[in-house]
Amino acid sequence: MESDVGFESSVWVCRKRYRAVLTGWHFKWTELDKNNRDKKTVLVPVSEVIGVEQGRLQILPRKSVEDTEKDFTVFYVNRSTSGGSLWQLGRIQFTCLSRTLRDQWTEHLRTALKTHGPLRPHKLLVFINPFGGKKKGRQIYHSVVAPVFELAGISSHVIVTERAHQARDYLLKKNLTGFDGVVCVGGDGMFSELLHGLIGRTQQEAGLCENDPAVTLQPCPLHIGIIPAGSTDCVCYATVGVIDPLTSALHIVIGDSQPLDVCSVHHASAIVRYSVSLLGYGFYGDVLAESEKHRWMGPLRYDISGSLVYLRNRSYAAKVEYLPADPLLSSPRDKTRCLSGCRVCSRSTERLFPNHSDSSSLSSSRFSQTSTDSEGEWVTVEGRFRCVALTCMSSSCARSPLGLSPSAHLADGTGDLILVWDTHPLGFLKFLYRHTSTEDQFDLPFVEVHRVKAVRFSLPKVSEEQKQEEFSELRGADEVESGYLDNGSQQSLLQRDTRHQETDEQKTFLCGLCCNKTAASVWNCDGEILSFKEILCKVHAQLVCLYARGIEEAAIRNCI
Ligand SMILES: CCCCCCCCCCCCC/C=C/[C@@H](O)[C@H](COP(=O)(O)O)NC(=O)CCCCCCCCCCCCCCC
Ligand SMILES: Nc1ncnc2c1ncn2[C@@H]1O[C@H](COP(=O)(O)OP(=O)(O)O)[C@@H](O)[C@H]1O
Ligand SMILES: [Ca+2]
Repeated sequence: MESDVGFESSVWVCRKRYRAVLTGWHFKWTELDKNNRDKKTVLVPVSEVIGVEQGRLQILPRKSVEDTEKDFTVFYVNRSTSGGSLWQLGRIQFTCLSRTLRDQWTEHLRTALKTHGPLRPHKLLVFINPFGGKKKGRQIYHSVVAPVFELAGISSHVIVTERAHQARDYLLKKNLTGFDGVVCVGGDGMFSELLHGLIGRTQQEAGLCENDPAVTLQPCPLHIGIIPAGSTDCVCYATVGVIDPLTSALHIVIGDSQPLDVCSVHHASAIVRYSVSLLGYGFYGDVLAESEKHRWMGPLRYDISGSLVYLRNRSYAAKVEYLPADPLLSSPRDKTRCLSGCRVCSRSTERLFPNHSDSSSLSSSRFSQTSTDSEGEWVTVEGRFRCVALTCMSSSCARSPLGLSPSAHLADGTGDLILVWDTHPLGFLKFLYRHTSTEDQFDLPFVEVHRVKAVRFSLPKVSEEQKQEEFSELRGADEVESGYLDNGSQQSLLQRDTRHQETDEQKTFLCGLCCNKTAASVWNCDGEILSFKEILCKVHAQLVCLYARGIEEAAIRNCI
């Protein structure tokens, strides 16, 4: 029956009678008892309906089709009964009284999907890294993701990468007309390729210079989807709340939208890289450098390398300057969490982009960031650190379910700077261990955390006498490690070359490899080693947008 508000009729599911109702925003079906009284109702927002097909259809784990006359099948997002952020593909098969009624139902539902899913992608560019994580990228895509995309009517152009940086280069150079978004099947490294390709392409087209940290960069018009198939999968975990290819595919299909802050990393007036999850020096840099030697181990390489590096018990001298964010807006120790619909992020959107009406979408309209923020005062700290880390978001992952900075925000235009001063080995172990539980890793006397807009990092100057003294010590010692020496130069990100830079900095670094007092570490930038130590980092608010919605606090059940 058609009504002012929608469409409804009696339908049958497994010979039981139901009343199905489609209103403006919801599709619901209620089981009726013999006396026509309502029993259980299942309510699904139209925005979470994945597809509607005539007949009886199943797509997962295998496709089967039965072309019956009076039936139609509806697929929808079904939140897992075990709670959390895990989504499943719900499926319900209805039988109508007539074929005409069945046709009306499919037509009405499909029209509703078009009306309530303006951000649903129609055409996607998909990059699969066949070597990421446990090397299951291809299989995950074809068995889980492709059937869901097909059901939702999404056409996808799939590229299985043959080399590192292929996806980045494609996005920088090739024609992207017609694509609504780009998807990677892989880990954080693969996501980083899309990030660099899309940011670079967008700035090129806008005529903006990426090298200048003061430039307000243009947000990317294409959304990024991540199908997790890597080792850490931190960006996926922190924006979706779970590492599950089907959940991520469903977020992509319904066109969810989650803006993300991005940090640009500069050295000597040139852009070096962008980072979203972990820009870490000291422990995190050493773990990455060590883990590169054990790539064959897969995801386990980080745990083995973490233990080895922990046992080396190193600390590093550094000077860190930071530009604090407004402490009245939020704090990294306020015990809040950035969840779906986060108020801190929404308020930041209103403050940073006052002319923008729809905070959920970057792609629907290009808008510019206001730079009314006064710069504020830089703060300087200097000393020896176990590690220095900057993250634009919580960076939660399976290893650390609340993340590096549990109260960090995905889209507030700030990052959290974590300074772990030199301490005894057990103290540092306590700090690391607290990442695995709900205990506060910042509640330790040798740990500081600051919410910041920018960070400058430099190595304290080492005097000639000090170097000489340490080289003399070296001749007697046998402590040289060569693992860090093959870092390529990253003068310009877009024209990457692999020459070594012969600078004072490198001499200090070479000296640092040998001697404990002046030892230098390396920067881990989202899983990539940087060739430079002295860097300037600036957080750019909401530079990219993911097909995600942030972590849902509690599972919102469909049943009422
Ligand atoms: C004692 C247990 C200690 C657990 C410490 C957990 C700290 C976890 C912080 C995780 C932050 C993750 C940020 C994400 C970074 C990724 O972008 C990036 C690239 O990922 P991809 O390879 O998937 O592309 N991943 C990484 O750089 C990996 C970082 C690994 C962090 C350190 C892990 C340490 C684990 C073990 C320490 C053991 C000490 C034991 C002493 C006896
Ligand atoms: N075909 C390929 N061969 C080799 N390396 C690749 C290929 N495709 C992508 N890469 C690179 O592999 C790195 C790791 O990939 P990623 O998918 O993040 O897996 P993991 O999480 O296991 O590190 C990325 O930095 C990416 O540039
Ligand atoms: Ca942030």
